[in-house]
Amino acid sequence: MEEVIVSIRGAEKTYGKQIVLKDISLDIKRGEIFGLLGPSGAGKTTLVKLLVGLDTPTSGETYLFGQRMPCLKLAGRIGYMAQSDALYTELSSRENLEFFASLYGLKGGQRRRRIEEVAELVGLSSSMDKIVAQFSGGMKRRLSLAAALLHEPELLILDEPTVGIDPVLRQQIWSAFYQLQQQGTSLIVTTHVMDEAEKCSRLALLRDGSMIAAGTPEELKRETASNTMEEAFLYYGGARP
Ligand SMILES: Nc1ncnc2c1ncn2[C@@H]1O[C@H](COP(=O)(O)OP(=O)(O)OP(=O)(O)O)[C@@H](O)[C@H]1O
Repeated sequence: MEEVIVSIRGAEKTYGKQIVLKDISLDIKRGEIFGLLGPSGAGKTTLVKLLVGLDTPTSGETYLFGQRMPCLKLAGRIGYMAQSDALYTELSSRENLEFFASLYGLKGGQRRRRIEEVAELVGLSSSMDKIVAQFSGGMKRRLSLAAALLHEPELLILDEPTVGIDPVLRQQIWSAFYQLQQQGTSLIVTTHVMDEAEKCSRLALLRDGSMIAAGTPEELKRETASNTMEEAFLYYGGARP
């Protein structure tokens, strides 16, 4: 049986009077690229923060690797990339990666090897000595991704990893995701782009804090007799993302 590594049970989140997540229940299995698809404000970031342990649900529970979140000791098994880049722009990309590698406790040859490997994976090997302030938005996103990969996490949680990235680079980043998946990494990716949703193993559609549907892209299209994910999303009552 496939191993469930993420389990969300009746999670609700409210900020003041606003209900931001409503009764979300979801299982994610090892080796999946799981997509969270929904328009701006649907609650994707909030859900991701609960999963990473950066926030707690108002009610309900989230479990990672069978442990109830938040759980500090799981941090080393997760790679998290937030929606906005947290990089030192006055430093080079190599210096940034060295800094994050030191936070993860990587040392000496292992640190150097991992920095080279992640730079290669995101296609930044030739820009390692460039100052990040001179990077394009896409390069910064890729450097953030590289930083999240340094400690070889089992689960990568990526909040809008390809926002502001042109289609060619987006392809490159998705190749990196597939490569990671083949190496046994599980991924959770938020997006509001339909063509990315098509690339996920399974996905959940979110709207106004509710999960309106979940399944493989094929299942969601078949159930709604749609040709495209966009049609399927509209069928389930999602606003056009
Ligand atoms: N700390 C907070 N305090 C109050 N309201 C919040 C807070 N964080 C999020 N919200 C609200 O929760 C709702 C969902 O926000 P969230 O960032 O999860 O959406 P999202 O689907 O990730 O959107 P986007 O694609 O624009 O990032 C929004 O209405 C937002 O204003």
